[in-house]
Amino acid sequence: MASLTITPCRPLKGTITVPGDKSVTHRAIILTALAEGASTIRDYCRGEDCLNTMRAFQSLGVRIDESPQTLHVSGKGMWGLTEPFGPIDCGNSGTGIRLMAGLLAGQDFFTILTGDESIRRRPMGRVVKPLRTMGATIAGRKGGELAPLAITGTRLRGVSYVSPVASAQIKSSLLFAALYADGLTTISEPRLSRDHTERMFAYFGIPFEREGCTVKIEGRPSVRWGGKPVVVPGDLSAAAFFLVGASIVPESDVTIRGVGMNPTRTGLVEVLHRMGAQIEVVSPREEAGEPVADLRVRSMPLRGVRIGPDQIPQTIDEFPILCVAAAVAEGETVITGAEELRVKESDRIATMAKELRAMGARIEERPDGMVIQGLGRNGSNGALTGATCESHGDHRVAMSVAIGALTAAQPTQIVDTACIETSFPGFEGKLLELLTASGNRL
Ligand SMILES: O=C(O)C1=C[C@@H](OP(=O)(O)O)[C@@H](O)[C@H](O)C1
Ligand SMILES: C=C(OP(=O)(O)O)C(=O)O
Repeated sequence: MASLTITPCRPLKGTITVPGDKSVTHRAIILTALAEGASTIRDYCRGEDCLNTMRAFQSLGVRIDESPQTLHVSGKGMWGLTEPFGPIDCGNSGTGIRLMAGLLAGQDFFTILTGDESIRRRPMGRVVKPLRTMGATIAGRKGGELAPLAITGTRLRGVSYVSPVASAQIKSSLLFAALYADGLTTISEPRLSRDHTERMFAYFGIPFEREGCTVKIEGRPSVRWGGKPVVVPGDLSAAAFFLVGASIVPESDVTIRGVGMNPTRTGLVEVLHRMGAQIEVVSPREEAGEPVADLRVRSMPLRGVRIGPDQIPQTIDEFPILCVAAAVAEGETVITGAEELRVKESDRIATMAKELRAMGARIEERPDGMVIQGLGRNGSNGALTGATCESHGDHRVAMSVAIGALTAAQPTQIVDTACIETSFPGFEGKLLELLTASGNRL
């Protein structure tokens, strides 16, 4: 089993890029596959989640040629997908399976969507139920609550759906179904979740309306969209590990080039600023409808903060690494309204509390978040204690523990780290690059 050993070392120095944004890559593959003609997707995420979505579309009859930097997609148009020969394996990807469930519900063929052990434990009812109100025929374990999902494509009808959860996966699943439905679909959510689907619809010229947390889309649009070049911004959720790492390891100075700064994703930068971090946003620009900037981060002692329900959606994937920042900060951090963390690749409240406690952190679990009593050792040697930790098969837990381990006085071994490939192939190499720039080793 793959493992990673982190030998306490410091500081982090240098300039790096991070993999392309995972959320944007999923959507780029879907929309270029449905476009009429050829597209390129440059700087895409080569994490396993996105490669599984790429393979899914290949099995749906779309030609996609890959090179390390660019995907060349020969789009087949909105009605050009064909029935796959076997089940589609979405691997570890909640985004992949939920977005594809919506898209495939309105096709005129049958598909089975499945994934790894973690994906088969995650809730699918949140998309299956509203899709059924649109007329979708979806069967699954526990009445459709759990994958595998068997989808018999049918003609859908538009609905008005008020989601109880702020979730871009629910919203996007319904948006893809709505494209194939008769009439108007209206989707409302309690808070604005990431809006990459809407931005990419706009980029490809697919009409929809948005007002606050409500999106409206008329199905079966008469417009046909052609292929386009898409440039994927660097993933802020991957940059997050180095933003926190460089903040908490003394004398660090790191620049990360070309990071996506979509305001529905930048909660971590705002929270770190409130904690006292020194992060400069340099050269803001836009690529394929997404804001992008370079981020320079220098170490700074952090203090605890309160993070409430309003900040959860735009920070959702960054809680594991935020727990690390809070664990070494001065004072208390209180996170509330974050119960969604319990249904990610692992129960991230439980797994982060367990692993960071093993490293000496003081964390109290709550049903919807946690209270972290910072060790107040940010900026000094040996904040956390080296330990043997587990990833729980969760890429973000594995990388967060690795960053926390940089502040420990002893080496830390993280067991079962193959999952890092899910979103961040080359993570270890990037970390090493920043450490060797200052004469350190892993
Ligand atoms: O739509 C997306 O690309 C994503 C949405 C989020 O999930 P939810 O929509 O379930 O919150 C996030 O956690 C996930 O990593 C990616
Ligand atoms: C939750 C995540 O992804 P997904 O839901 O797509 O598996 C993540 O990457 O942190």
